[in-house]
Amino acid sequence: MIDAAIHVEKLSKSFAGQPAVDAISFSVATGSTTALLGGNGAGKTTTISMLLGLLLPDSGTIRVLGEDMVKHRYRVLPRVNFSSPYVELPHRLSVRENLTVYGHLYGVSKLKQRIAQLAEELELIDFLDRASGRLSAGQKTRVAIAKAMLNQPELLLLDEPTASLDPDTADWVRGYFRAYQQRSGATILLASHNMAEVERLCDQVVMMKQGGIVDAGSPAQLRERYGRNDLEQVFLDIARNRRLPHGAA
Ligand SMILES: Nc1ncnc2c1ncn2[C@@H]1O[C@H](COP(=O)(O)OP(=O)(O)OP(=O)(O)O)[C@@H](O)[C@H]1O
Repeated sequence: MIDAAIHVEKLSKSFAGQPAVDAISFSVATGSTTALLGGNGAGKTTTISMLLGLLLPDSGTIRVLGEDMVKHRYRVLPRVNFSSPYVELPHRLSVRENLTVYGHLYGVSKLKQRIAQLAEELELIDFLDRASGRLSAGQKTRVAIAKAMLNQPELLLLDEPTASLDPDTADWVRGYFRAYQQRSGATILLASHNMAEVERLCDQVVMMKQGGIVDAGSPAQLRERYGRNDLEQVFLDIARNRRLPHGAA
């Protein structure tokens, strides 16, 4: 795929001889939203870490936004960002201080205005000057999203973007990502265990199991292939080897 935002071929990574990601190949079209799905230990975080250049692959190629990630990581990183509720921001710094530090790291121009804009968009104004360690889980998630949006990324990698959010806030955050994508043309790759969220947000789903890709397609294609009404059932079928996709050997 020539205009893919992400193109991965035969990508592998082992830890102590145990394959965590095993020769996977996939592409993510520019401007699309793709979900990486799979049970615990399937290899999603390892894949995302390699896409971000945090882990070096043992073999295979990764092109991100047209660049070879292993050779030209520093050309790519200013155009990418990442959010995970599992990565904590420094606790003692206030929200504003954290966003300022990251903004400087990313080389964001007119940083004060950008922080004010994100504080307004993500409803952070009431706790901008509070220590980041004193926020609720949901507030931390919104701050992590603000951090990820500072450089207006062309590619956004999201690990469990709505974990710990109440249903109303989670819905609002999904709408926020959708609106950002529509106005910027950004590409989103997310790992999620929330199948309703994936159905709502994603054009493509890549199903991982034990380090490999076991199936891929749009949510509608996967539902049809497995004869199911929702993606949760498809996920369970794959996880439990309950049935092969229609037409598979
Ligand atoms: N730093 C590491 N050292 C050793 N093994 C690792 C390391 N990171 C991941 N693994 C192993 O690699 C495999 C894939 O892990 P990974 O974190 O990529 O899975 P995941 O799909 O993100 O799972 P989860 O949904 O639980 O977050 C697992 O067996 C895990 O134990």
